[in-house]
Amino acid sequence: ASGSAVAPLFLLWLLLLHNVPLALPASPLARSFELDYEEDCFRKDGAPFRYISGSIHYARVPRPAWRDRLLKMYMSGLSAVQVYVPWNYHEPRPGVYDFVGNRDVEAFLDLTAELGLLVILRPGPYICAEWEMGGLPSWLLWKPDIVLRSSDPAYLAAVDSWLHVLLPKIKPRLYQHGGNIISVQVENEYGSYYACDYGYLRHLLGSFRALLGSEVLLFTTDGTQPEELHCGTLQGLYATIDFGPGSNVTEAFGAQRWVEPKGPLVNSEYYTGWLDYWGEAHASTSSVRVARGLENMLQMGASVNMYMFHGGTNFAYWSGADFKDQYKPVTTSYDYDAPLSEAGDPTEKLFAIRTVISKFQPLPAGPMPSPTPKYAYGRVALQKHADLLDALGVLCPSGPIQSQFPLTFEAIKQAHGFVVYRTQLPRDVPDPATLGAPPHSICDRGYVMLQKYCGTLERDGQTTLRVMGRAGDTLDVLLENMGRISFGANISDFKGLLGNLSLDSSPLSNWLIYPLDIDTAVQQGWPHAALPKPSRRGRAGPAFYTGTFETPGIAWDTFVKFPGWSKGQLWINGFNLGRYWPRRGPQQTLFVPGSVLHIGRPNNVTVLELEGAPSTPLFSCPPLGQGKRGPGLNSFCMLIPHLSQTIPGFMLTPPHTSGVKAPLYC
Ligand SMILES: CCCCNC(=S)N1C[C@H](O)[C@@H](O)[C@@H](O)[C@H]1CO
Repeated sequence: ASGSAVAPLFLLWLLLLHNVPLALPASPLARSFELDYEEDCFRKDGAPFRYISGSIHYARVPRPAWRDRLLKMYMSGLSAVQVYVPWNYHEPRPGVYDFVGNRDVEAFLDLTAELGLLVILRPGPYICAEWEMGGLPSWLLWKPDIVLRSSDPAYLAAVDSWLHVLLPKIKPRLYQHGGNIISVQVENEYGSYYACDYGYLRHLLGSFRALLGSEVLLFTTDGTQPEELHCGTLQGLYATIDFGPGSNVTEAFGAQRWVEPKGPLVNSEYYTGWLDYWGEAHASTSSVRVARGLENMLQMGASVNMYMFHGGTNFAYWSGADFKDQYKPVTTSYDYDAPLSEAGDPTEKLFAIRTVISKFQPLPAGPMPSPTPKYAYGRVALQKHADLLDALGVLCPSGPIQSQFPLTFEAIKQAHGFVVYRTQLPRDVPDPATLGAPPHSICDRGYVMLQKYCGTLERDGQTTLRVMGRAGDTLDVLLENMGRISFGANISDFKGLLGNLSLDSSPLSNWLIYPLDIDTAVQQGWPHAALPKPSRRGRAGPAFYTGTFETPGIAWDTFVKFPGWSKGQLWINGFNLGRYWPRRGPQQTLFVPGSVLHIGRPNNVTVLELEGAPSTPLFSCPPLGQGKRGPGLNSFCMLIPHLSQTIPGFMLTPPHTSGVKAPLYC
């Protein structure tokens, strides 16, 4: 029987005769991931399956660090990762798409597959995640009356256009097609949104089925309140829930059973920590509580995704906001008190979770990768380069827009960052007069200059200033967008001067409006490549500072501290590291991934300080502790040391200029 077709069959017969298990790889044709309503479980290739998953957002981690973070998640014992796709990260203008570099979602997904992780994908189109506008592109608001997250035809047209670009990238990576994506979420906590529009959910279900096929498991996620499950669930989408360690697990899953009497128990977002807002204490959740709740759920046989397992950073302008009685912008750090710190370092919370997981399934062999090395590059001296108002030619090359009254960011098609609104005083103001804005019309912060920096108008905060001047004096307001609301009914969060500024109740008119493109200028080498402009405004008010530093042959991660600085934006080598606001806190440092640093050539530091650079260092982080996170205002200083050594990062030191008193009025 040698050399004939009989031999393989003979061999197979022999193996089966001796009960040798045949672990034949399931061909893409036979691969399946489905719900079992009899046994109340998932089935993967026909076998009962429960996932233990963690959330990571590729948009919050530089691509060079993706492998490090995913490997640490795999070594923690996770079988899957949960991934949002932020629509606005990939479609910056209608019909303009960006999937390269840090935005290469396919490369990220392929890396998860390479590392043996399954994926639970959440492509939205709305995601929340405390991400700018919950992931929706702000250009949707170019149609001011659009009804987001609804059957509004204008909204659905943009959604379908986006899904027709994204989902074909996903389909070949579905588990049933040989990939590692086991399930796909439709929308996000739709039951928490006022619209409660089943037609919208049905439209999305139809689009997802048309573009992904009939096999993929589609699901929804909602809170456990009846009204949330009432409006967020739909026949044809498996309903899952989200809750944190403070909830009663039995009661919470009882809520899921209200909608899904049969099928697997699933907590799609088990909160390992929480987000931070500027001006509020750093949120933290005890490892013991997180581990205990996880163990309870795993003992019930539930599938669990931990939100977040690695939070990362809201680089550039990507942080979102919340609205609870007032506007609450989210910090640049999305550390989330997560098992992997913002810098990607394993914490004691990770090891506590890993211990729980080991009770239910074997951990991968081998050690947990160590924290990434960090380096203190020392103090960086900065020189004032120019007042922002003296750089409008570079920052707004197309020139200003003329308008009788102020226009919103959306009306002039500015998505993020900053816009200057300029007018002239219509009359002499020999005695202090009130410059004021209608309630909620400053979106979000207005830095007022009248010859010099007068002060800051703030959304849901200070909306008046006392000013003096002469007719014809130039009045400038630099408007900063601090991030669009990402959750709830107020996500149509228009930015800019939404109402008229008035002088003693007389509206100011005849405005020049300058949309600023600072990032393009900085990425093209400004201001380092330009000669400094002598300042006429001292050290208060919006101005650019520059400095350089060398790395000692390595480019390790670090953190930047801002001793005495107020609020602003930081770029290194053209990479926008995000907003700093040590004066408000709780975050006191900015994470700097080593991948943005140069070796063997100067690293260019560019700072836009909005309110006032220090004349001398007014602040320095307390001595860094070892391995613990400290609650309270300075906790972000304490985030650094999940390491054995104390690595404080480098300091930004100001030029030494004479101090000036802030004026009582301009
Ligand atoms: C202040 C957040 C209110 C709503 N968001 C909630 S509950 N969450 C659920 C939401 O699905 C997720 O994207 C995150 O936004 C998470 C909070 O981190």
